[in-house]
Amino acid sequence: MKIKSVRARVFQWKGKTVPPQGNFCSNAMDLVYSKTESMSTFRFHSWTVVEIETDDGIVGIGNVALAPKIAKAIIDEYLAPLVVGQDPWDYEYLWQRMYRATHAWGRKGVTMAAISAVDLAIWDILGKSVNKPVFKLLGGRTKEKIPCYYSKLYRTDLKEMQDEAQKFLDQGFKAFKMRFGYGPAHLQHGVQENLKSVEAIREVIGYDTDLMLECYMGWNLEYAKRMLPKLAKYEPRWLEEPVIADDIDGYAELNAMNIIPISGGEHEFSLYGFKQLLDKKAVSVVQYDTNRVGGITAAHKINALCEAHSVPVIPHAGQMHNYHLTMSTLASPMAEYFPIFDVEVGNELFWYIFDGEPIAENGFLQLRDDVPGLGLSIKTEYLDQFDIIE
Ligand SMILES: O=C(O)C(=O)C[C@@H](O)CO
Ligand SMILES: [Mg+2]
Repeated sequence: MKIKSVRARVFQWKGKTVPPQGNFCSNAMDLVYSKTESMSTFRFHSWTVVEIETDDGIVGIGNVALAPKIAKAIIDEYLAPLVVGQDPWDYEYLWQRMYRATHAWGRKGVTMAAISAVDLAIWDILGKSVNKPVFKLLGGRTKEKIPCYYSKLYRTDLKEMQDEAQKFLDQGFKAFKMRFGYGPAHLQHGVQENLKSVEAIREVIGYDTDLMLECYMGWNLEYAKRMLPKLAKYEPRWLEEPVIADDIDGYAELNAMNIIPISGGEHEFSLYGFKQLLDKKAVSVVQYDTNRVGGITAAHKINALCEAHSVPVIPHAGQMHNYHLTMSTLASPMAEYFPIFDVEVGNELFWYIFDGEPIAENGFLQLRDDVPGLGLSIKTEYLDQFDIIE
């Protein structure tokens, strides 16, 4: 079997979007003086879909959500010529070709995200070619079903947040992630607002459920050090990305305080990036995203690294490319789950692009044994709501 063609298309949403409400979510731009809306770097309303076809007619699908137009250009210009004509079963060889050919200017960020999309499509082909789901190629079913946590609860009106938490508690979720709306720029008022929001959610979900707290890199080390003791009484399972992704020593310092486990990795790339995080004991929970970190070829190795360090892997964002890895390793106890909503941040967009994503039931996800590959196909229902760039 040989790869015949690689097609990368950008799906740009032109349908209805919900503007972010209230303080919504702290993020790295909050600390920079700016006249533009800080949420603009945080929302993304397009996605790159990669289809790789083999000479025997199998089509594998991959995707990448970071900087979609740039990812497409990297795939078209640099990555496609490296894989066309090659055997997809040589996935490690192909991964190394892509990684090393772009190494001088790639390594992290959008280049690794582009490599991830190609690698995902290759693994989809492998599964389809032997009529098995990808998780069966990675070690198989280690769980009857995958526990997942509800991930939304952006910082809006507290009563609205409480209603949202109640609705999904009633649907059987036993773990929730909420977003902080305030950071260092909001001074002591923001500290109080952040605490009030956690209190409001705990009031609804109680203490029999897990609560995770998301900063999305919108704090700094000094602010995070002040917040940790104040948040401890709410018993969060983790505090996520309190500082920017490059401040690995900052993560390590916060994690060493041993007050709340620190999580991160959603903006880290490759096996080497995670080796650094683990060597420095910077995180207590690893949150790679397979469509950023280097695809399944890289994520499978990171799972092994985390297993050896006894650090759980709970990938960013959920979605099929991550669920297959979560299903096939004991290092991964749980998945993230973005619920189906109108398009807001952009996290929801995959529901509009793909068919085949499992829907959570009672706080669990299931992967089917009888669907080969990653299990996704392109949805036709919303195609007219996208501008598609070839
Ligand atoms: O789900 C997460 O962990 C994210 O960081 C998603 C992002 O959109 C912030 O909510
Ligand atoms: Mg996050």
